[in-house]
Amino acid sequence: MTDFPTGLLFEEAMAIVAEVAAAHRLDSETLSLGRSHGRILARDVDAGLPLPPFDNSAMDGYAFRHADLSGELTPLQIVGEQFAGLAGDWRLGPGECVRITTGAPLPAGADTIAIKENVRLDGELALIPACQRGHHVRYAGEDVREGERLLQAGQVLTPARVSLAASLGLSSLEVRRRPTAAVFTSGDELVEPGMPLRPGQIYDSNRELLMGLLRADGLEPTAWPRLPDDPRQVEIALRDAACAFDLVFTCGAVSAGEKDHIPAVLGEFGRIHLWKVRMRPGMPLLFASMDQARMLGLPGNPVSVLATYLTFGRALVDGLQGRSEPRPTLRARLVGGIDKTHPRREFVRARLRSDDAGVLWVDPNPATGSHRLRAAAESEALMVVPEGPQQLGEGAVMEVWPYALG
Ligand SMILES: Nc1nc2c(c(=O)[nH]1)N[C@H]1C(S)=C(S)[C@@H](COP(=O)(O)OP(=O)(O)OC[C@H]3O[C@@H](n4cnc5c(N)ncnc54)[C@H](O)[C@@H]3O)O[C@H]1N2
Ligand code: MOO
Repeated sequence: MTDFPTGLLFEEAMAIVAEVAAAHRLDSETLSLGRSHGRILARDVDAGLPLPPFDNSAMDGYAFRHADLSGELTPLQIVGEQFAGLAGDWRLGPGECVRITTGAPLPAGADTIAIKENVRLDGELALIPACQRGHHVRYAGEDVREGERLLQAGQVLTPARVSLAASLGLSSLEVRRRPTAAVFTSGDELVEPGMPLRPGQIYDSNRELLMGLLRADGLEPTAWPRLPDDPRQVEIALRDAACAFDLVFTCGAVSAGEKDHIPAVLGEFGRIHLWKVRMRPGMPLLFASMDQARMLGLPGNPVSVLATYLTFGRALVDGLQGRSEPRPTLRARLVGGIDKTHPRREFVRARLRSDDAGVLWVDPNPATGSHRLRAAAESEALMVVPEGPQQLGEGAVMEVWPYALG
C-alpha cells in the first residue's frame, strides 16, 4: 500500500497519468460519419481524389476563352448552358461562350468566367468585359492533391474535419472507442438535491459537476449510488465498477480522515500509481488501476473536483483515446497582483476579458477556498500560479486553462 509515488510535483504526476493512459489505449471502432463527430481519429486519412475533383466555375455567369477578348467589351456567341452536376461535353470554339452555374465543370477550351451581373446581353451575344485570365475558375486539386495526408490518427474530429472526410467520399471513419465511466460521490453528510436537509448535512453538488464535465468531453458517464462512509460497502461498489468500466471517478474520502476509505480499498484490491500532488486545490488526488479500470480519486471539495478533473481527469480521458492535440491553454496578463506563500502549484478561478488593444487579461477571484463553488461558477478559467512563493504584479503573464468559454 505504501509502494507508490506520493507528494509529486504537478508535472511528474501528469507524466504518470499520460504513461498509464498510453499503456491502456482503447481499441478502435468504425463509425458512420454522423456518429464520429468529436471522436479521436484512429487511422490516418489520405485523399483518394483531388479536391476540387475537376476545374469548375466559382460563379454564375459565362465561361469563355480569354484569348478571345479584345478591348473593353467583347461580344461572344452564347452556344449553350453548363449546369452544376452535369458532365457537359462542350468544346468552345473561337468567339464562343456558354452560360455556366457555380460549381459546374469548366467546358473544354474555356479558361475564364465572367459573372452574370457584369455581362450585358444582345440577343444571342454576351458582351464580356475585360478581365484577367482564369478569373473565377476553381482548379482541380488546388485545395487537396490526390494522395495527400489530410487527417492524422490522434486528431479530434471537428465538424470541418468530418466534412472534409465526406468531401473525399468516405462514409465512415475509424475512431477510438470512448471510455465508459462510472461516477461515485461519497460521504454520509451528503443529501440528494430536492430532499430535506438535516443539521450537519449538505447537498451533493459534485455529482452534477463531474457528470457535466465528463459529458462536455463527450462521454456518457454512469452515476452510481452515493458511497456511504463504510469500508465494506466502498470495497464492494468499487470492485464492482472496476470490472465493468474503463474509468471510475470517485469524489471525496481520499485524504486523512478516519472515514477516508478509498485509498485503503484501492491499495488492497488494485494498484496505486500515485497519491497526493503538490497542487492547490486538489492535493489528495489519487490515481490507481483496479481490474480493467483506471480509477481517479478526486478530493471531495467541489473546486478540487473541478481543478483535478480539468487537469488529470481530462488528461486521462484524452490519453486513453490517444488524443494527440493538446487542450488549448492561453497566456493572459494578470489583473491586480498575486502574493502566494505556499509551495504548491495553484489553480485559481478567474475571469477572462480582452481589451480594445487586443490584450487578454485574467482576473483572479479572491475566493480561493476549495469549497467556494460560487467563484468557479462565476469564472471561466483556471489561472496557474507556479510552484513556490510567487509575488506577481499587474500585467504579469499567466498561463490560463479555459473551462467555460462560450
Ligand atoms: N488532516 C488533513 N485534513 C485534510 C487534508 C489533509 O491532507 N490532512 N486535506 C485537505 C484537502 S486539501 C482536501 S481537498 C480535503 C479532501 O478530502 P477528501 O477527498 O477526503 O474529501 P471529504 O473529506 O470527503 O470531503 C471534503 C469536503 O468536500 C465536501 N464534499 C465531499 N463530497 C461532496 C459532494 N459530493 N458534494 C458537495 N460537497 C462534497 C465534504 O463535505 C467536505 O467538506 O481534505 C482536507 N482535509
Ligand atoms: O487542496 Mo484541497 O484539494 O484544499 O482543496
